[in-house]
Amino acid sequence: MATALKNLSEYQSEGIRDVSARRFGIVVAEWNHEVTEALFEGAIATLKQHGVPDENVVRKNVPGSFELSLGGQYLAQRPDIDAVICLGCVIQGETRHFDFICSAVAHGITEVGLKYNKPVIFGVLTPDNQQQALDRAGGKHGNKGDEAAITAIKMLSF
Ligand SMILES: Nc1c(NC[C@H](O)[C@H](O)[C@H](O)CO)[nH]c(=O)[nH]c1=O
Ligand SMILES: CC(=O)[C@@H](O)COP(=O)(O)O
Repeated sequence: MATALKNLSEYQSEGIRDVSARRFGIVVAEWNHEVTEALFEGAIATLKQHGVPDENVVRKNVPGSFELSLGGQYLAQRPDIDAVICLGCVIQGETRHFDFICSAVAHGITEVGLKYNKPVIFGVLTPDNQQQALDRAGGKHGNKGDEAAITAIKMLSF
C-alpha cells in the first residue's frame, strides 16, 4: 500500500511486549538533516511512549545514508544493544547516484541484521523531492521515524 494511502505513525499494537529494559541504537544520516532530525524525534518519542528511557538509547551520526550500513554495524555488533534503527533521507537528484545509494543502503542494512541476528531497521526515506520527504517526517503522511521505532519494538517482540 502506498504511503499516501496510510499514515506512517499509525500501527497495530497487539502482541507488543514490554521493551522498557531493552537498549536501542539509532544511526542518523546528516544529509538532509532537517528531515533526518524530524525522523529521529519521531523515533525517540515512540520509544519513550513504550517506556524506553533516554539512557537506553545510543545515538550516532554518519555523513550520509550510504554510511548507515557501517554505522549500523558498529552498533549492531555491540552486545549491549538489542536493536538498531537507521534513519536517512535520500532525495532524487539529476543523476543515477540516488539509485546506487538507495540500493546499497537497503542491501547493506539487511545484511547487518542478518549477520548479527538482531533487528536493524531501514528507516530511510527515498523521495523524489523535499516536500515528499517533509510529508513523511512528521507531515501529512506521518513520521517514518515512528514507523522505524515501532518496527524495532515489534521485532523484539517476535
Ligand atoms: N545525496 C544524498 C546523499 N549523498 C551522500 C551519500 O550518502 C554518501 O555519504 C556519499 O556518497 C559518500 O559515501 N546522502 C543522503 O543521505 N541523502 C542524499 O540525498
Ligand atoms: C541522492 C544524491 O546523491 C543526489 O542528491 C545527488 O544529486 P545529483 O544526482 O544531482 O548529483
